[in-house]
Amino acid sequence: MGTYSKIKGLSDVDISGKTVLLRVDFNSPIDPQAGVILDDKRFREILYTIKALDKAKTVIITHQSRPGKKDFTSLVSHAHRLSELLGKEVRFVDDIFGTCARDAVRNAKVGDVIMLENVRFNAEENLKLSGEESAKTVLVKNLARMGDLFINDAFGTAHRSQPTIVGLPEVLPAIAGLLMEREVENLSRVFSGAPRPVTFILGGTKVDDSIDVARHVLTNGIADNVLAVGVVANIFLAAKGYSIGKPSMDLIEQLGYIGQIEIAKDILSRFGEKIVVPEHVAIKKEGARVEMHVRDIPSDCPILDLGSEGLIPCLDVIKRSRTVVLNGPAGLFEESDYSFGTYEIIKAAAEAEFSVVGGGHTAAVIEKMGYDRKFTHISTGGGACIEFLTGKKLPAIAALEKSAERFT
Ligand SMILES: Nc1ncnc2c1ncn2[C@@H]1O[C@H](COP(=O)(O)OP(=O)(O)O)[C@@H](O)[C@H]1O
Ligand SMILES: O=C(OP(=O)(O)O)[C@H](O)COP(=O)(O)O
Repeated sequence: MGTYSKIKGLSDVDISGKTVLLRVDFNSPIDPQAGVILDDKRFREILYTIKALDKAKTVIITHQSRPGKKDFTSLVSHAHRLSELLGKEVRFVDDIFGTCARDAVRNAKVGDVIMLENVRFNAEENLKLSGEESAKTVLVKNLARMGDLFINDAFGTAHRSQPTIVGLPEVLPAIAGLLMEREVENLSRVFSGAPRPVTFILGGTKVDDSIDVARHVLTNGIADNVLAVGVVANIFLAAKGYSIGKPSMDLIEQLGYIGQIEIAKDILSRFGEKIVVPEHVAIKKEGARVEMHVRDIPSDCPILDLGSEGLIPCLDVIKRSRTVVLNGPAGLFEESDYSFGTYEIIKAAAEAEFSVVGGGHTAAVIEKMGYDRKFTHISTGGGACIEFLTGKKLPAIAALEKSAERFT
């Protein structure tokens, strides 16, 4: 696995006849009342791994949402959806490591697929613990007894230092699944080996993460350009001294990102010529889309998209790039009046020789447009993808490396 060669994968082990604990991330948009999964991308992406385990007994460990949230549900519909996609039975067990779960695993035959209940129903899974601490949890000790091998294919959860992610590799031989390998390989290529020039397009609302990515990739020479769109652009416009209007400032305040304006000023002062911030924007005025230069916007109108002239410098930098990393939409695309920038940026980014996408909203728009096959890699990770791109070693990856050393 390139720079992560210390991690083992499916090609390094013989899984025949083994009971495999497979951690995946099936956390998905769901209608909790109707029990309907609204987007099954994370299921589709895991099918290769499950199919590759047909000579093993597969026990799936996964989660949906977190305690306190409306969509923190049982995984009955997740098992159904997986079963439909796999074209074979997936046995759902409404238990994590009690008698029911243990019996189901003990009675499983080679080729069987079992899905355990939402692992976050167990309070320990919601703790942030080190690998050593996790190994001592009742959860990890009991799960480990049920399997011979741990496979982590939960890239979307790779940034969480939680018991099943970092504890199971402490106590069982652990390898990466096929999705984890693909994510790490493609995202690592952004750091080394990506054809230059490299442009990061940072949009959406996760401003603190995006600013962190911008700082990392510019400071370390990973990106040649950063293009700011969405709410990230509004921060840079404010940092440039423009009055972006009260509604856009209020949103920044609500999201807790006022402090990011100063950080953006610092980044601009160091890398100004490498950062593209479109200044021609679309605002909502009396309920309608109106385009203008940011210096002219009325104080009571929100900036909700790129303006058509604002698209020109964006296309200019994207067309010059051989690698594009796209994370976050360029506007309030959910409203058709403000989807223009997001759609046009996606169309242009899809033309790059090497193109990587992160973020659930961005990936969903791309799928809706039917553009998913035009991109080199669409990550299943939101937070995990962003953290990877900030250059941090993800806890799941560190745990797999450690396990590979320990269980040679
Ligand atoms: N200028 C804007 N004003 C308000 N919301 C915006 C703006 N630009 C983008 N957004 C919103 O950003 C949201 C997605 O942001 P984010 O969660 O960061 O994306 P992703 O899931 O792709 O990482 C969308 O709901 C979109 O409407
Ligand atoms: O969907 C996830 O993260 P994401 O929304 O950042 O992609 C993962 O399942 C992690 O979930 P968490 O943010 O509740 O730990």
